[in-house]
Amino acid sequence: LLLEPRKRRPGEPPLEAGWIPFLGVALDYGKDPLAFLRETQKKCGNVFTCKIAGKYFTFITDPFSFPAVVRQGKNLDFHKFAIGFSQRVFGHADFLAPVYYNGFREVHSIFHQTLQGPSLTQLAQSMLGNLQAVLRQNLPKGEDWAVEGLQSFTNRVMFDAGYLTIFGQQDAGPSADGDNNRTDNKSDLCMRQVAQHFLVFDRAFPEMAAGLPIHLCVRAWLAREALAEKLNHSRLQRNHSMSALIRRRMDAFDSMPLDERGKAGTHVSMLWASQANTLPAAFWSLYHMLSSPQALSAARAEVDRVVEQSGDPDQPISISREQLDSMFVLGSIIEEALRLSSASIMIRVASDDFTFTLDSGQTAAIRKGDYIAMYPQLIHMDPEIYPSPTEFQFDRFLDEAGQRKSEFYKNGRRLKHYLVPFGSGASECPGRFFAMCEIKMFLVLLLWHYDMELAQSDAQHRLSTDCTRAGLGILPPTQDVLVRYKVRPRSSSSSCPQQGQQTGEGDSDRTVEVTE
Ligand code: HEM
Repeated sequence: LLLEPRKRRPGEPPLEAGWIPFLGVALDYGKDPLAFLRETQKKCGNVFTCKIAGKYFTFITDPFSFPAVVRQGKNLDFHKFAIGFSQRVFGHADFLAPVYYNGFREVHSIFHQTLQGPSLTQLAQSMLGNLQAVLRQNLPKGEDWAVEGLQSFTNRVMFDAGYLTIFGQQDAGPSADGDNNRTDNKSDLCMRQVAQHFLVFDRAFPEMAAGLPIHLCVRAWLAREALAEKLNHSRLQRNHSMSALIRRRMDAFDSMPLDERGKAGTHVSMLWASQANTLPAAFWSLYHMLSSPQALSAARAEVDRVVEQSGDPDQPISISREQLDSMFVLGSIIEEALRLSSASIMIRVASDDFTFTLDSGQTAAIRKGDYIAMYPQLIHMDPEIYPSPTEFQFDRFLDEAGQRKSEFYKNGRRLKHYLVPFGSGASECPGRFFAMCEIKMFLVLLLWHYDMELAQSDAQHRLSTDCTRAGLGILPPTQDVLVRYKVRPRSSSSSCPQQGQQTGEGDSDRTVEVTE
C-alpha cells in the first residue's frame, strides 16, 4: 500500500510526487530547496503538495497566508513534529506521552519566563560579563596582529560565553596565583572538549534530520553521550552562576518520572537550541560587517558614540537598556546577516482532514497526518520585497531617520512576515531577544576593543552558505576565512577588557537591558 502512488483528490493542491518510489521529489528538493520551491511555485501556484521521503508536505508559499498557518487552529499541531524529531536526535523521553503532559507544559512555559521580560536583563548582563572574560583570556594583549579563522574565532568566543551564561561554570577553585576569578587550564580544557563534542554532534544534523538513526552516526552519537554526561544533574548541581532557565528546568525534570540520562538529554537539546543558530549568525554578522567598509565605519561610529557616553573607557563596558536599543546600525547589520543566511522550515502536522483557506480566498483540502510547511527563505530572497536580494546592504533595516525599518511591501501590501529567521507562532524561538542581544554585545566588544580585518585574499572573494543544512536554521559558511586582529589603540592605559570576569545572573552590577 505504501508504494501505491497517491492520487490527488478533488479540492487538494497540485501534487508533486516525482517518479521515484518512496523518495518522491526528495533528491531535487534536497539539492537546492529554495530553487526547487521557486520552480514548483511558478508551475503550481502558492500552495502545492510534495512527496518527500514518504511524507507529504503541503507548502504554503504566499507570505500573506502565513498568519493563517501560525495562528495554529485546532487542525495544525506544532509539538507532534518537533517533539518526535527532538526525541530521536537528543535521546530524551517522549514528552507527548500522557504521563509527561502536564510537566511538559510547565517546562515549556519556563522558556518565556526565563528568556524574556525582566529575566532577559539578568541573562544579558551575565552574557556581557562572560563575553568580556572570554575575550580577556583569548585575545592578544600586545600590539601585534593575531591571525585566525573567523569562524573558529567566533565559535570559540560565542560558544564559551554562551555556555557559561546558560549552564554556569564548574568551580575551578583558586588557581596557583590565587586568582579566584580566573578559569584555570583544567576547566578551560573541559570547555574546549564540550565545544568539540558540540561541533561533532551538530555536524551530523543534516543526516539525522533526513532520518538516519543517530546510532549510525557513530561520532555524533558518542559526542552526544559525552555532552549528556557533562550535563547530568549531579554535575550541573556543582555549577555556580547558572541561568534561571536551567535551574528551573532541572527542578521541573526532577519532579517528573525521568531517569538521569533522560534529564540530561533535555539539557543537550537546550545546549543545541542556544548555540546551533547563534554561532553561524554571529559569524555572518561579523563577516558581513568586516566585508563592507561602509558597514564597518557606521558600526564603529555608533559603538564609539554609545560606549564613550558610558564612563571610564578603561573599565569593562557597561551598556544600559537604552544604549543597546539605540544601536540601530548594529541591529540592521545583524538582521541583514540573518536574512541572507537563514534557511529554516516551519512545519505543522494536520491533526484532521480540513480545508485551509489562503489569504486570496483560494482553498486547499489537507489530509490528516500531512505536513503543512512554510519556507521563509522564499520571502527573504524575494526581489520584490528586497531589491538585489543576494547583496548585503547594511542599512536595509534602517529607515530614513536611522531607526529600525519595519515596513516592507509585496504587491503594494505591507507584510507582517517580512523577516522570519526565528519562526513564528507556537514555534517562534523563545530565545530570539537574547540571541539578538548576545550578537550585538559581541560586535560592540570587538569594535570597541579591537582592530579587525579580513585577511587580504579573503576580503576579495565572497563566501557562500552551506546548503546541506537547509531547513535547519542559520546556514554556516562552506569554509572559514582568515581574519587578523589586534588591540585597538585608544589611550595609554586602555587595552582589552581587563577587569571583566565570568559572571552569573545577579553577580555583577553592570546594567544591560534589552527591548523585546
Ligand atoms: C540567531 C540565533 C537563533 C535563531 C536564528 C533561532 C531560530 C529558531 C527557530 C527558527 C526556532 C523554531 C524551530 C521550529 O519551528 O521548529 C527556534 C526554536 C527554539 N529556540 Fe531558537 N534561535 C536562535 C537562538 C536561540 C537561543 C540563543 C536560544 C536560547 C537561549 C534559543 C532557544 C530556542 C528554543 C528553546 C526553541 C524551541 C521552542 C519550542 O519548542 O517551542 N534559540 N529557534
